[in-house]
Amino acid sequence: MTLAKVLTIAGSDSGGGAGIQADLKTFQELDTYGMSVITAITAQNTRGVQAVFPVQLEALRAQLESVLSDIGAHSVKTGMLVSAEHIQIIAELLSTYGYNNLVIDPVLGSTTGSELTKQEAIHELKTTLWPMATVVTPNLIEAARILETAPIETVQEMEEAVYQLHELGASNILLKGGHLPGEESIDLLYDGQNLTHFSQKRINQANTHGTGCTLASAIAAELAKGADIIDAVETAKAFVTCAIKEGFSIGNGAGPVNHSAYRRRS
Ligand SMILES: Nc1ncnc2c1ncn2[C@@H]1O[C@H](COP(=O)(O)OP(=O)(O)O)[C@@H](O)[C@H]1O
Ligand SMILES: Cc1ncc(COP(=O)(O)OP(=O)(O)O)c(N)n1
Repeated sequence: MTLAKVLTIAGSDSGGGAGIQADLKTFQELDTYGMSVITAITAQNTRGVQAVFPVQLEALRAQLESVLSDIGAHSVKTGMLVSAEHIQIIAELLSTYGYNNLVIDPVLGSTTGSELTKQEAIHELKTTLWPMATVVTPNLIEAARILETAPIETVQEMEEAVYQLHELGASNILLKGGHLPGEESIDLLYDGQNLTHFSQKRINQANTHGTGCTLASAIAAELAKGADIIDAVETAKAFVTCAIKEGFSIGNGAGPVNHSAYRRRS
């Protein structure tokens, strides 16, 4: 038996709820073979991010070369990218070795407010990596920062934002509405022609650490298995919805989503 290969390029979350750890759990749950290139080590728990240690550029390059020169990937997913220099190396090596599907979760900070990708790296992200993407999955805070606009506070403003984000060159934008108050959690997918609404009744859950990483990784896994973008997002939404429903409390702050919930769905 052979498995579709999926690579995450992201930061390590010592608490296990987000970053590399969430990505690999998601890949495994969706029957794909997960690989990881680590951009930074974070000391992190349910209360927040206590420290960030970016990996040296040489270490990033070596990891990428090892994986891409030998194993390759059906999908690549990126998360925390740290700096403009890290982004340049990732773009260079993906271009050199080639890639199939690229899912960019433009992680700029944690929900607890820590910076995970430097402000000055946003320009590099937008100009170098973004146009290479099959899909980019910003949340509302990331979208406003990338577009340098006021906070996005309505579904109509989400629609305007998704059109503008698409102009940066990715094939698809999935704008996530998890941070918009309301009965429904609404995400918008735009492919340059069609706008698709993914609406899910909001789950009353405090333990949602890792939702964004999990959603993007599930999309990458489904694309790697050959799904089209709409089907990949549909499955990823089902996966993250199950995971949020079974989010659980560990430690003293916001706990993680449960990556094994989808396999137990009825
Ligand atoms: N309380 C919730 N109930 C249902 N879906 C949610 C909830 N919170 C987030 N989501 C979904 O989880 C995914 C991640 O969204 P979001 O929280 O906006 O991103 P991030 O984790 O990057 O901040 C989206 O598909 C969003 O609709
Ligand atoms: C190492 C690392 N990467 C990404 C995140 C952000 O996780 P995400 O799932 O986007 O969102 P929150 O859990 O912060 O809501 C992180 N915290 N650490």
